[in-house]
Amino acid sequence: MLSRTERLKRLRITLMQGGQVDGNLVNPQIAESWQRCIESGLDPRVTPPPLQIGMRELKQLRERDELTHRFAVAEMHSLYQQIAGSNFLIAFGNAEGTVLDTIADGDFQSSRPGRGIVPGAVWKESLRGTNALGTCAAGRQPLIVHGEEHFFAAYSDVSCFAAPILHSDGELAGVLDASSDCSARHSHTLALMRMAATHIENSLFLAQQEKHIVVLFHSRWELLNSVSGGLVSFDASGRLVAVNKRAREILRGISLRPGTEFDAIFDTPFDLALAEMSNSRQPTLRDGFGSRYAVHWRNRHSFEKRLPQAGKPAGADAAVGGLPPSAKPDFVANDAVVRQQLDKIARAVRFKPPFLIRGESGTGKEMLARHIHKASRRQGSFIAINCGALPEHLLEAELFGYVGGAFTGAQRTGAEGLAIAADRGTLFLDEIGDMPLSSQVALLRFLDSSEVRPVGGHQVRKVDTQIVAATNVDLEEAIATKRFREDLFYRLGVIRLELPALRDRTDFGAVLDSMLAEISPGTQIDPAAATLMAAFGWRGNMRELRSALLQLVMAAEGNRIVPPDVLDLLGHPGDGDGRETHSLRTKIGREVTEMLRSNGNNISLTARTLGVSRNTVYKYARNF
Ligand SMILES: Nc1ncnc2c1ncn2[C@@H]1O[C@H](COP(=O)(O)OP(=O)(O)OP(=O)(O)O)[C@@H](O)[C@H]1O
Repeated sequence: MLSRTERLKRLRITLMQGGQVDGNLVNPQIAESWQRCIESGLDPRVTPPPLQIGMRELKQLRERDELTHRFAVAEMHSLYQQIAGSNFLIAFGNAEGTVLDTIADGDFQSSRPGRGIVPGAVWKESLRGTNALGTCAAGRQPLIVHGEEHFFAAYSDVSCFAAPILHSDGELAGVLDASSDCSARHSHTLALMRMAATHIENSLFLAQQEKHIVVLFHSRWELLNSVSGGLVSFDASGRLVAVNKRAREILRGISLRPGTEFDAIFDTPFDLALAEMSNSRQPTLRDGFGSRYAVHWRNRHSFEKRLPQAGKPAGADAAVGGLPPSAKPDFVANDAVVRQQLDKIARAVRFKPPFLIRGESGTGKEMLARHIHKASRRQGSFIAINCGALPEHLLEAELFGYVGGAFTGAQRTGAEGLAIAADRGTLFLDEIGDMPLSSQVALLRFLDSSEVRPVGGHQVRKVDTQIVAATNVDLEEAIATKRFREDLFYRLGVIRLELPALRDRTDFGAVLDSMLAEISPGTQIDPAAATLMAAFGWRGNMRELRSALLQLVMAAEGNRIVPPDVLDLLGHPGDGDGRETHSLRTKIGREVTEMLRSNGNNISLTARTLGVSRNTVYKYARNF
């Protein structure tokens, strides 16, 4: 077995005789470099004379790379402290392999090879053959060039260690090199160079991203400020601007294209993360795969204006208003429970899990399903199907399509199902709790395979569909009574969302205002009338409220809904329709007695003002 020196000697002789580089004789990085040298027309028998640029040109090059040069010099001084006494010369070279600065320790600087590594010396690989500085600049990889590995035998008495300094976009900013006598064998020197180069890269990143919000993250608190921390920067609207090398390694598998939204990388909407950062002493973030990181945020000034302003109530509006545009709902969502559901959607949607929405009839389940479709930014359509409205064979035909003549009454040509229409879009399975059992089996098969097989057919087609199901049925009870398959429940309910009943929502006033503005933009509602309405039971939820408002708008005189209109429509206590709640009775009672008091206990006047009968006023006057 040949020693390394003998292998290199043999290879050099082959090259001198015009032969080819044998990659088996030498480390691949060196073999590639020697090959490039041959292709550049270098002759291993003719060592080129040293190349040196003038002072003026050197000054210009330093000015051109001013930022990198500044950070490199600072790092070289810190490296010098670490390797003092070990006879090394540290050089910073630009992307073209020209030395811009050096710092030396011991005798090496005054030795013959040391004298060749000075500011202005050109070590470009295509001119000076394989050398750490020039070859690192050519290949953008850290490398060691020991003695005879230099293309020209004249440099066989030097060993050099070089690491590239890269901008966040992968462009080469410069090279850090340590050279010494070839007898020096320092196993840690390359690691030291790489760390120093990463320090420079991070300093460059922070300087170049000073107008952006920078997130520094690491899985361990104590290493947050070390070179192994990841750096990502975002613009003020939460779109990705730049990523450092380490962040790319840590977040491997997550798309990091410029413009990617914050919440497509981390599992929290941008504004919520900013709010947490300002409220928490040790903020953390999870990435899309669930890994948690300690986080440090830089450049506060860029985003302070985005945080909820003082005086504005914390919560609802602030959080929803701060969601990225795609995650903002088109409906009122100031209630804390509704907001939680929106946050869940914002966090989960990019993973395409099936969503199961539960809530009483009319609570806005379909609206929420449409919101999921919008937040998913899918290109295809939103397709809704009512799973409780059709007998099983028609439901399956509707969902998966059918081939011609599959059943009586089927079109001769067959038809494509809604699952195909929802390809690349969203399939909304409404009233899933009422789906016939046999169709549940077919649905389960579809969910497991994403394959659509038309009724009566054999050919399957794969689709990419976001599934959202909704129901007002108590599914646990349906499972217990064998009306709903338990496996389907778990398959559909990967992300479970609950919509509160309207009577339990804390944002009734906002819902009322927005609905009224939509139905009749010019109509106002008296605050006392709105208070009366808020106390109503609303068994039919949003749908019932909408229909009540429509009737109130039509009944209102002078474009203003007043308490009597509400009392008339929603019924008087004791009328026996049993719709109003206890709290409604209390509120109406309070309204009537207050009016009575302000009218000097004049029952007729109060009855006239409120538009109710004298009897009603008597009843309230007695009870309150
Ligand atoms: N937050 C909201 N603000 C205003 N209107 C709303 C809101 N949520 C729902 N609505 C309206 O209420 C009505 C019922 O909504 P939707 O059909 O989404 O409810 P649902 O829960 O799916 O009903 P069902 O259970 O009967 O299928 C629709 O007219 C919708 O526009």
